[in-house]
Amino acid sequence: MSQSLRLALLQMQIEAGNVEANYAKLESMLEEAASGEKKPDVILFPEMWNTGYALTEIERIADRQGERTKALLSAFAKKHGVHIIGGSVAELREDGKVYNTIYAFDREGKVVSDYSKIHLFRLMEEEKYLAAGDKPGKLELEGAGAGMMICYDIRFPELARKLALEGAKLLFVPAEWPNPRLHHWRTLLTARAIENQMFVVACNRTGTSGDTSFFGHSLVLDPWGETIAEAGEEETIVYADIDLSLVDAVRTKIPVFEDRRPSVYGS
Ligand SMILES: O=C(O)CCC(=O)C(=O)O
Repeated sequence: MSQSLRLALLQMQIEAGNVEANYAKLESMLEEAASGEKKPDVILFPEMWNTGYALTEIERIADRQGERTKALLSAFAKKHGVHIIGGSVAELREDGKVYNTIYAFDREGKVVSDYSKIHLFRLMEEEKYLAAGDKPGKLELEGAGAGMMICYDIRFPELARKLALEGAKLLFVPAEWPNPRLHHWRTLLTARAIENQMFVVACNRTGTSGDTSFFGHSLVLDPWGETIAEAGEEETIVYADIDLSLVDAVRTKIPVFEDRRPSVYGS
């Protein structure tokens, strides 16, 4: 039985530190995605879309308890009857720390899951300004298991494997993945799709921030690792139709999960 979903990935430019511009940009791209002819079932956007990597001022500009983000995205999801994997936002919690957090909403606008980035990227000094999450990101989407990881997390295959073992058939990945590592981006995402035999839906930002430029190339991969959709470098909305029943077909044809030998190499 087919289980079709139409995805929309908002590959947006983000202005570091300009929170108002980023909310305005997101709202206009959301409206465009939901009001066009290709009505999506799920919308995903990039990592830290509310603030960008304005890390030195992150405590001041992060969303307090995610209130503004949750109000906006919940109302939007409900109005348009669409699932939202809310990219990620800089979120200031009551413990005074800033987390890099995804909120996921169902078609009624309810927050059904959240995930805070586990692996902080030291090359961009994230560990100096952000606190790390400590639980994997999981949700149910139209009856299917799904996982969430953020950007640098995709370098850790054990996390994607854990999500797959716990039922994920698709993996959502918001990112701010910069030049020059397009080869790593494509290769790591493709490996996560092939080894776990699941869909990988990855939304990167585009544009520049100081000296850093971002290449976009948001990507939707099927459980064979084949590309269903891939953006260029421009700001755009990427649409992709997927059929989740392909996951079971691939796992039956090459039964990787039955052939695993965790007694030899651990989980
Ligand atoms: O791992 C990489 O090369 C990029 C990761 C990154 O930019 C991030 O996690 O923000």
